[in-house]
This record gives sequence, structure tokens and C-alpha cells, in this order.
Amino acid sequence: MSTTIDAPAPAAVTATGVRKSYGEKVVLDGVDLRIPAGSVFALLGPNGAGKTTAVKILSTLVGADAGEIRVGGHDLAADPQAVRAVIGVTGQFSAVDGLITGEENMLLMADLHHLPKAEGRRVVAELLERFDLTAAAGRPASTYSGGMKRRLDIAMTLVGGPRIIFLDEPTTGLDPRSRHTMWKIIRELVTGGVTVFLTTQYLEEADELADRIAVLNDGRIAAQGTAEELKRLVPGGHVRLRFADPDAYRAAAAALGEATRDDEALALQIPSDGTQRELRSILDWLDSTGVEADELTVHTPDLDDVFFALTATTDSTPTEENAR
Ligand SMILES: Nc1ncnc2c1ncn2[C@@H]1O[C@H](COP(=O)(O)OP(=O)(O)OP(=O)(O)O)[C@@H](O)[C@H]1O
Repeated sequence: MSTTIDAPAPAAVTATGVRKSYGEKVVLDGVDLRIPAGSVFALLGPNGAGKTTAVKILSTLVGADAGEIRVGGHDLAADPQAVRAVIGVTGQFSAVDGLITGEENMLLMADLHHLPKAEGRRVVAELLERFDLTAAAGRPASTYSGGMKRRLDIAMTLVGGPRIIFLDEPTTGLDPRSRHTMWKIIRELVTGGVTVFLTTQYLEEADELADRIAVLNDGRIAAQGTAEELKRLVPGGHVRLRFADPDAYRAAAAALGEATRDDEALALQIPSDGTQRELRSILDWLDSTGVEADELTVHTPDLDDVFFALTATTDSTPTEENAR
């Protein structure tokens, strides 16, 4: 084993101890990330958590104050040009020029990547087709819908054949159909071997797409893992019993002393992991105590629960945070 040369890591992106401040404001306070090649990684966080800043740093647009970053096997600080050659970025700010046609936007990208004319035309035609933009290719991009512009933006990013793509909030503002189209596009990219780093405020989107998710809060990664791993971090699974009759509710609440009461909704919550075995034992228990609910629902923790649990301290304890 060599002690001087790093073994080629099977990671598309690694970041260690990344810090960034704007003046007094600490935006990233020691961020560590590792993203395996060919996977989808979602960075989740509330507004202002530092997601866009992280994308800008990892894509060489903004310098970090400290930390080590490798993207596509290249040291970002030592060789930003090499990093730029293997990545594509689409942000909340679109690169699309509305005054020229979709095809012209694409050909411009081909020129920027110094593709020979014929090769550029071939790649552009192929991408327009793939992103269902061939029919609209001759129209000024300003006439495109939000979803079409977003597709054009990604198609433009792909002209250079990037191996790693950063998508900053790729579906914000899109209607459900366009959002699903975007998800399909992202899945296809990954099938083609591309690594996708996306930021999102939609927990559903991270759950749907990402192999791994990191929750950014107060400039730090509050938790990182698969959606299932993150869901296991928080309690919150329960069976909820709702009653129409206040007397039945009160009787049940008395019989089920350990249940959490919601007097307004006439509902009781019993902690449960949602497994068949536990449900059966709860139902047996209800039968034996003579409780008959009008409605029974099973609630398993979702990413919302995780998100709220991990980002809950943001507003509540600023003085304590500052004091440390
Ligand atoms: N160029 C800058 N100068 C000063 N402060 C900045 C700059 N860029 C970002 N910030 C601050 O850094 C913090 C994080 O911003 P960032 O845009 O990275 O957050 P975000 O998680 O992407 O938020 P959102 O979900 O709202 O897009 C914010 O408080 C923002 O005001």
C-alpha cells in the first residue's frame, strides 16, 4: 500500500471541514460530505441554511474559507479548471437567454465547449430530442413555459458531457406534471452514470430521488443517510384513534392511560412502529378494553418529521447557540 498517493476514491464529491462566512455571518460551519459516483445526493435545509452557498463552493463559483474538497477526483483548490471540466451546474438563476431560440442557446453552449460544428449540431439535436424540445427548438426561449425552460437549462448543461451535475432547486415553481418529468430526467441521468447533487426544499423530492440525503441546519450537517436511515432517527410512529362521540373519547382516554390525548380532535395517539405484529396487539388491546374508535390511522415517521426534528432549534435558541 502506498503512503504517498491517494487511492482513487469511489466518490464523485468529498468535502471535509468546509467553512464559509460572509462578514460576521457564518454560513457553513464545518461541512463534511461524501457522494458516491453514480448516485443522487440531496442537500435539504430550510431557507438560508446555506444550500446554494454549498453548491457554489463545490462548483467553483465561490471560494471556501477552509476545508478540503475533491470533485471528480480533482482537488478543487489546486485545480478548479479540471473540476469545471467534469461538472455541470444549473441554478435558480437560469443560463437560458430568452431572446434567442432554444436551439441557438444550445449551439452557443456547444461553441463554449469548443465542440466542432458538426459534432455540436449532432449533440444539440440529440439533446433537444431527448428533452422533448425539438418542436419548440426554433422558438425564442422567452416563449417557453417554466418546465420547458428548466428542461432547456439542463439540456444546455449536458452539452459539455458532465459526469457530475449540480441542480440547485431543480423543481421549485414547477407544476406537478413538470416536476415528475424533471424527476424522470434526473433518474435517466443517473442511469447513464452521472452523479447528481441536488438541493431541494421538498422532502418528497429527496425521498423520491435521493440515494443519500443530508440535512443542513445552521451551517452544519445535522444528519446524513438514506431516507430510511433518517426516518429511523426520529420517533413519531403512532396509531391514531378518532372518536365522533365525546363520551366514547373520554372513556377510551381513561382506559388507554398511556395514549397522548388530543381533546380538540377527540383523538388518541398510541406510539407504534406500524408493524403488523404491533397493530395486531393494539387491536387486541382495544377489543379487550372495549374501546371502539370511529377511525383508526397508522402514521409512520416521514421526512417531514425528520426535517422538523432536526431543524427545530433554528429560531428557538439563538442565544444558547451564540454563547458556545
Ligand atoms: N454573497 C453573499 N453575501 C452576504 N451574505 C450572503 C451571500 N450569499 C449568501 N449569503 C447569506 O448566507 C446565508 C445562506 O444563503 P444560501 O443562499 O446559501 O441559503 P439557502 O439554503 O440556499 O437558502 P434558500 O433555500 O433560501 O435558497 C443566508 O443568510 C444569506 O443571506
